[in-house]
Amino acid sequence: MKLSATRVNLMVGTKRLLSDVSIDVQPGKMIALVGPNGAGKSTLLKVLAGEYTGFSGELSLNRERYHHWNSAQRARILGVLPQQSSLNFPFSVEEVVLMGRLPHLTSTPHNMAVVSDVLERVDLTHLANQAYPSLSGGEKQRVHLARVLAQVWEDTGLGPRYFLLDEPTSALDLCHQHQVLRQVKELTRQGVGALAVLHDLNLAASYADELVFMDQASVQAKGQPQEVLQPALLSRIYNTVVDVIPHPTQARPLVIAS
Ligand SMILES: Nc1ncnc2c1ncn2[C@@H]1O[C@H](COP(=O)(O)OP(=O)(O)OP(=O)(O)O)[C@@H](O)[C@H]1O
Repeated sequence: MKLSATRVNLMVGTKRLLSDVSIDVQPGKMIALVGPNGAGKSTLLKVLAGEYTGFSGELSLNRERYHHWNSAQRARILGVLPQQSSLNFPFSVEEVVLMGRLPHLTSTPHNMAVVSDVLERVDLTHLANQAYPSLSGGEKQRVHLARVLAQVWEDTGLGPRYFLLDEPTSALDLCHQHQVLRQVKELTRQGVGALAVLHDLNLAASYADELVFMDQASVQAKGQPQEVLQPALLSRIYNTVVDVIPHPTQARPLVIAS
């Protein structure tokens, strides 16, 4: 069981967006998808989310061809947080998160209990009744993450569940970056598979089981953080001098760019 893309190639017009890209998102594992701006990370995430047609290669979800699943079934096992979510209507925080429950035919009391649970996990309980448009940028980002958590909160009998998160921590302060990734990690311990696009390599090294490096539309390296976070690779990919030293207190590398 896994969510996987195999040898995916995607052209838009004359531009190659993905070149022979393969990735496996395994239940119980967290992958950080990293690499410079324009590398193709969001494009790969959109392919895995079913947003693109017209690519070559294979997509599969829990041992079935991806298109075996209808969109209602897929929505119960695959939660997607895009890089940007626009919403201007004055729904309350609670109502926005409740939208994550739409694919489920479960009772209102159960759905409200899930909403309450996820709001607590992203530290938004105190804002549950506030109008979404009046929130700060980081609060809005946490609302959308809570909505996606609510969407794939429980096992629905369709096999392992997956998260695809595009830069889930980009607007978050230091404390909430860690809080949010701890929640994602906690769900992977319960068997969910997660793929998160991250720019902060140290956050990625702290939480991810595997790093997948993309550059110029293709996968350049993949493996455990200590395997792939090598100064030569990073300096080449990011075109800047990068050092990697042992972290002073944790068993992981520390990346320092200059
Ligand atoms: N629909 C499209 N038509 C043409 N070019 C596109 C299209 N979508 C993406 N691109 C281009 O493909 C490249 C990869 O874009 P993508 O959004 O996947 O990058 P990314 O790795 O997520 O970057 P970032 O870290 O900046 O978010 C970029 O150069 C982008 O301009």
